[in-house]
Amino acid sequence: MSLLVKICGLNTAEAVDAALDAGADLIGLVFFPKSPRHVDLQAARMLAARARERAEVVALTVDADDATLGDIVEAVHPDWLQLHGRETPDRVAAIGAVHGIPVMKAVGIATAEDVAVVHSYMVAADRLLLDAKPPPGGELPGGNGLPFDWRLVAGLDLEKPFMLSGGLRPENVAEAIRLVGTSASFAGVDVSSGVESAPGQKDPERIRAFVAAVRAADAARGETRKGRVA
Ligand SMILES: O=C(O)c1ccccc1NCC(=O)[C@H](O)[C@H](O)COP(=O)(O)O
Repeated sequence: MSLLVKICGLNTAEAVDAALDAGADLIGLVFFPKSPRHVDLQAARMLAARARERAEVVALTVDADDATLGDIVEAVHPDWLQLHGRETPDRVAAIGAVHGIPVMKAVGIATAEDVAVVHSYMVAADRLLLDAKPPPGGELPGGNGLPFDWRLVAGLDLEKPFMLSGGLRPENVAEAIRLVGTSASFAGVDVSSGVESAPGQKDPERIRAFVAAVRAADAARGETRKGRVA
């Protein structure tokens, strides 16, 4: 299975088109008013319609209540809900049950203890997003352009698929993929700041370069996997 590429924080039609044309598998829409990538329901509906049939649409929220999630689901019809706050495993399970949409839970990783936390979401979440933790006092729970030590999740094999995120860029994503490795549950990579020219402004050239770098690194990873089987 090829690694998936998610381009997150798309807020214009041009940015969505750039991600789709580059071959992104998922696009992320951020519903968090403090973010430079925040989209309102009207803009999100338009952007999601543009992506439909070409990529999966991920609606990202932070500790949203059911009414807010319901409004997003009704207006945008996302394929995924990404939960990027302090949602507990019970809350993640309840959101999945109430809204009937697969849920991707983001978990911030800075230490081996954080990797242990990931296991507590294995029943409730459909997919995990392993991201860097925000800087102390930071306003945004994600989208900070900061990597974590990828060696903490090298070779990680989970019962649910996981995506890698945090500070990825066209220049470093191949190294991240090489380090995290060939585990079957490593499903893809996610990027936001690393394909921007300024906070909230996606750069089509960097989006293309990112997707191309992932595809090349994934092909090399496929060769490594074959070599291990042979
Ligand atoms: O991107 C945001 O502004 C954002 C705001 C609030 C919560 C999460 C947010 N982004 C989460 C993402 O999915 C990012 O793609 C992920 O954290 C990686 O970001 P980056 O390190 O900037 O590539």
